[in-house]
Amino acid sequence: MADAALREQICILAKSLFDRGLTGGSTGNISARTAEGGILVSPTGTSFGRLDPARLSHFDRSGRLIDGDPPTKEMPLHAAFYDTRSSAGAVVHLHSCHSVAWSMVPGVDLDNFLPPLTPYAIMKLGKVKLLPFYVPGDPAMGEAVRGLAGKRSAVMLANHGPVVAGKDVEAACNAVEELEDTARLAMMTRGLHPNALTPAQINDVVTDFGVVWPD
Ligand SMILES: O=C(CO)COP(=O)(O)O
Ligand SMILES: [Zn+2]
Repeated sequence: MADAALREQICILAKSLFDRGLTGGSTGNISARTAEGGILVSPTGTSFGRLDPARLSHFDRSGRLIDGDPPTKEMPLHAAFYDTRSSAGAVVHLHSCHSVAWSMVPGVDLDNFLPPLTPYAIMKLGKVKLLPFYVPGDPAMGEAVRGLAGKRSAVMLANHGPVVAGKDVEAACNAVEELEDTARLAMMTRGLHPNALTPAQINDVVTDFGVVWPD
C-alpha cells in the first residue's frame, strides 16, 4: 500500500476504535510497516480519535526516526512484534475496558488468557499470553514479547491492555476487537458456568483454519 493510503488507513481505523469506546482519551498506540520496510506509528500523547496522517512518527528500515512527531513510548513493544514475527504488518495496543477487567480476575489462565467461548477469537488470535503488569513505556515489555520468540500474535498486559499484531492494519484491528469482545463475553458469563467450546470443537476450528495453537 502506498505511504499516503497507509497513513489514512491508520487514522481512519484508529478513529473507528476510539468512536466505539475501545480506547479512550490519549490511550493506545498503533503502527504499521511501510512498503519500504519502515514503520509508521502514532505519536506519544495523541488520541486515537484525532490522529493526523501527516504527523505520524516515521521510522526508516534501520529504525531511525526520519519524520513526524515523537513516537509512542511503547515503541519497544511494537518493535518486538515486528522483529520476532516476519508476518507482522501492523500492531495495535488499546486500553479496552473488558479485557483489562478480565486481566484482573484471579485465576485467569496466564498462558491462554481468553476462555474458548467463540470460534473467531481462536481463529484471529490463537492463544493469548497474559503478561504481568509493567509501568507504561517500560522496555521490559518488549523483552517479554521477544521472549515469546514470535509464537504469539497477541498478548495481554495485566491491568493495562491488549497488544495485537496482524498481517496489516485491518487484520490487527479486527483481531483486537475480537479479543475485547471475548473478554466481554467472559465477564458477562462469569459465574454462570457457560458452555464453552469443547476440546474437540476447538480442535476442529484450529485444524480447519490452520491456527497456530501451542501446547
Ligand atoms: O497506551 C499508552 C501507553 O501504554 C499511550 O502511550 P503513548 O501516548 O506514548 O502512545
Ligand atoms: Zn497503554
